[in-house]
Amino acid sequence: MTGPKIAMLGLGSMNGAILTGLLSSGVSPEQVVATSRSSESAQRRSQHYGVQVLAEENDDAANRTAAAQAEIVFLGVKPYQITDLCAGIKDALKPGAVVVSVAAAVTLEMMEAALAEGQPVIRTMPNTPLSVGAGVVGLSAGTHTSQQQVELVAELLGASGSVHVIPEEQIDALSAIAGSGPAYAFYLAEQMAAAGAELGLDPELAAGLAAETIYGAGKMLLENQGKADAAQLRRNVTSPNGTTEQAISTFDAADMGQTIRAGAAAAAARAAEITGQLRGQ
Ligand SMILES: NC(=O)c1ccc[n+]([C@@H]2O[C@H](COP(=O)([O-])OP(=O)(O)OC[C@H]3O[C@@H](n4cnc5c(N)ncnc54)[C@H](O)[C@@H]3O)[C@@H](O)[C@H]2O)c1
Ligand code: PRO
Repeated sequence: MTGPKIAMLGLGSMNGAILTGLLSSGVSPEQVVATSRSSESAQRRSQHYGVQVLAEENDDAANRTAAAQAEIVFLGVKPYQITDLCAGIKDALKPGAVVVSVAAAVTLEMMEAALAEGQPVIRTMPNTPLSVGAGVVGLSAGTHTSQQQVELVAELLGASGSVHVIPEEQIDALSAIAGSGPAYAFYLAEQMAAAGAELGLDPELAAGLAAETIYGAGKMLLENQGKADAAQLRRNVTSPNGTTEQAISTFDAADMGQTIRAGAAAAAARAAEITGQLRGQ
């Protein structure tokens, strides 16, 4: 085993996507110990990822046992479970281990208060495309986290996507665009596939066309950065008096742009609301 030992507490969708990215970027399975709630899911995930997965159902101390071994501890449970998990592993953690939360809405202050004084903490907002090497991560460091620890975590996650170190006040906004954003793109893909099927295409072909088109458009957006923005690339597809113009006019008439902005604003507002609830407000 080379590299730091990594614990992944709560191996669900998000920690699973991070783990897939880590393993494909060269982290060895021996470096990782994970936990899950049920023994059935622990067994299934252990087989899937090829890492050790301890089940909390079998052993109350599973999270503590995993955390005690690690230099980096990812917390991948639901927001309302994070501070209880912090309190549960508090005495087991190595003093220099860095605790990395992936949870929406849970602040650095909340985690620091639930952990031992001086424990390094990082709050992230990742997205699931980390699993295919094309993720986005927002990252904010806590009071006791060294620059070296920020760089270590950023380097690990950066092997499967882009990492943006931002002030914590901006995490909800980043979450509304990049954390939730894959769901917006999948929603668009669902509607494009349904439209293709309604227009007479085989549904499987229509779904494939939607996926390939969104992938191609995303690749063009990235490869044209600094040269042509999204609006320009859209105009390049939209011939005057042509077919695309009819589609875009229909979207504009329904104020789809405003709907998308309102959706993202609602996601950010919900994060702030959960933070308030967790503070007991
Ligand atoms: N899914 C996403 O796209 C996404 C993106 C960014 C952030 N997040 C954040 O990730 C966190 C997890 O979300 P998710 O979508 O992966 O949910 P999930 O339900 O898929 O994963 C949570 C996992 O934690 C396990 N778990 C629950 N209690 C446990 C315990 N006490 N000990 C060990 N494991 C336990 C569950 O069995 C489950 O596998 C949330 O806080 C969410 O805000 C999710
Ligand atoms: N998924 C989590 C949620 O929906 C956080 C961002 C993406 O709450």
